[in-house]
Amino acid sequence: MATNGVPMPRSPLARILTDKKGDGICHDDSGKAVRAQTIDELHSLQKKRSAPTTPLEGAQGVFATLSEDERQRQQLQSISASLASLTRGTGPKLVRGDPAAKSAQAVSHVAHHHHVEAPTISVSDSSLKFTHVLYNLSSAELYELAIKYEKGSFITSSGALATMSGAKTGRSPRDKRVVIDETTQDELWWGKGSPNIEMDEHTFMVNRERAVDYLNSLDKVFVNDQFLNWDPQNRIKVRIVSARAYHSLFMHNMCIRPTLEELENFGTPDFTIYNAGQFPCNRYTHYMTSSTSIDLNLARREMVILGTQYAGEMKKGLFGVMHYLMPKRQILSLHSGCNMGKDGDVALFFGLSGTGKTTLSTDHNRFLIGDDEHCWSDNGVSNIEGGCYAKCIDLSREKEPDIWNAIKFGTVLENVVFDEYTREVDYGEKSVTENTRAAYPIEYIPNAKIPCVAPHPKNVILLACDAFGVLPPVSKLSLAQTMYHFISGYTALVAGTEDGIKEPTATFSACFGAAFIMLHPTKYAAMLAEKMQKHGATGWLVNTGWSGGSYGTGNRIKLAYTRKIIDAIHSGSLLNATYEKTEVFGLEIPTEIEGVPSELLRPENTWDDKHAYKNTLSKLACLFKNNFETFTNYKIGKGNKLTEDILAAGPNF
Ligand SMILES: Nc1ncnc2c1ncn2[C@@H]1O[C@H](COP(=O)(O)OP(=O)(O)O)[C@@H](O)[C@H]1O
Ligand SMILES: C=C(OP(=O)(O)O)C(=O)O
Ligand SMILES: [Ca+2]
Ligand SMILES: [Mn+2]
Repeated sequence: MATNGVPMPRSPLARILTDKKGDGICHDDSGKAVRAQTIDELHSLQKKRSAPTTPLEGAQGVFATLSEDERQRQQLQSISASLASLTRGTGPKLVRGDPAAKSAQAVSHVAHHHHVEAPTISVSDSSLKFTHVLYNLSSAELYELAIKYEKGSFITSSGALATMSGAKTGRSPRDKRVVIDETTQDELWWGKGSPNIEMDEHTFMVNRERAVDYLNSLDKVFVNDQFLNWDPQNRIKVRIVSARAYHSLFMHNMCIRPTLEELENFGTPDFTIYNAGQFPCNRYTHYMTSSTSIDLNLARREMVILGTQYAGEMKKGLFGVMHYLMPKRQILSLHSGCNMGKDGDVALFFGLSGTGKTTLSTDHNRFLIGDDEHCWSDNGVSNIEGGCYAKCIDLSREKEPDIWNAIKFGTVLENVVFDEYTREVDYGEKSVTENTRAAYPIEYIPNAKIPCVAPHPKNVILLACDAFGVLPPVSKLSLAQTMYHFISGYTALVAGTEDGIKEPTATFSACFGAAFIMLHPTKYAAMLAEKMQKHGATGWLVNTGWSGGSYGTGNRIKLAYTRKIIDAIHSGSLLNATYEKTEVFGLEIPTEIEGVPSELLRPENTWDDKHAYKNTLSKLACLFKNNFETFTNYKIGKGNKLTEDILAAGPNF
């Protein structure tokens, strides 16, 4: 109430006791005050310092021998050597971390102390700038950098990182070059049918310099130090230098992730990739026929990528290297998936792109060893990689739940289309490419077996997606037939991974991976025959393609039926089924399989037009025969017996 316009002083409020030992109404749970002088300092508390960890073995490492400073110095020195311009004789000035990060002072401090001066012959501006190294970052860090710097990076509703690979959405096998020198000239497979198109050492160095200069011109480069091959005795150390968070996360997922301890003792890599994919090669350079070049130099243990950002190029490039290194150690490298039953029975799944290696090796009732690249040594099978690379076109939760569920935080999703608002992916959409892909660490598949090694295979399944619709859904093969079909490496796809192939066509690709093998196909075939014989493995040919007519008339065999067929192979029940022999190809086909309509097992039953069936069958047989012509002069294995048997195991007409 006011008197004479003067406000009355308010009566003082009674004091509330906040003593913890008080009445308990108002107890203090805020704990100790945060120790920070400024907001920046407060925010700096958000991030706890730790080295990269692997999800596979937990975070406990032994930090012993080297101080953190010394370790970082050695790392930068090694990376600087990797990125050295060989014409100027210097490596770049390197610092760690994101150039946009606040801690610029701390960074230049590191740089002054840790940059190793190399003798500079001629000085150019490029030697005056710093390049920031982002070394073995975590998935979360790579997400942040992708979203910050790379157009086309988004988080999808399931938490995956959607990204675009640019103009190239598949591999470019015609742009692959291999350095020919005194050693490789004799060792490698050159000429007709070979994937190895030659280039000389000098041209390689020109492209290498182009890639290294491009990478050094950037503010930041990504460096991944990782492993290939789960067989500890034959593990290869790889370094991937790249310009995009997308590429770094892709390789983080696809190669084996080192533990803290392993990273500390990483040392010098056995092989290095320089991925300057955003930058084209120079078409005036000798041997270059386009602005894309993927160059392999086995003597230098290096690969250079120019003019393509398709990440699969790195994974398959390293696979080529393994196809060279492993056979030298009497180990067979395989373009196959692999899984293992609860009783330890192992199956390999060979096949060209899109035939079902990833889909069928990912089997909810079996342990996944790997989906694409393996080694078969005297100790059994080992996966080369640490991740899977699944096709996503028409992916459905019902048909492929394990792959569907793997597309979550950490997974790279290439070239998919999604809803602008909900960020839900439309897996049916092909407007960017038919070759949409997901790359995820193998442990995202719940029944993956870690470490990814397994005993000797019991079944060797050759997958063909026959768009002609004449191959039976399943046939049991003799050893000679297995070799014949392995060397042929047939499929007929409707749309492909390899750039430019969009029409249904028959493809023959020796060893189901001619694009990756380095030696003559008969070398791998002889090793496979020897191993299958020694370990008593059975060969099977499974058509995951068409039935009831060719592409356009018939339909693709239902995945559910193919799974039933594969189940019968795994269980051993198919080995004891009743068989009949087909005409022309002479394939042994079962008359019955549980859960599969019997008429499906005999292709001619499913065709309305029997005449068309016979014609198509003859046509395919001719294609097989023509393709095999190039191999008739080669001997496989020791005696002549196997070679003769293999030649007789093809179609007869
Ligand atoms: N009967 C079938 N068997 C296997 N895959 C099938 C079948 N029908 C359709 N598909 C589809 O074919 C594709 C096979 O691709 P994928 O497993 O990635 O091949 P690869 O790993 O050999 O390149 C998948 O998209 C899968 O859903
Ligand atoms: C990545 C590839 O593998 P696949 O299609 O066999 O899964 C490829 O061939 O480019
Ligand atoms: Ca492939
Ligand atoms: Mn695959």
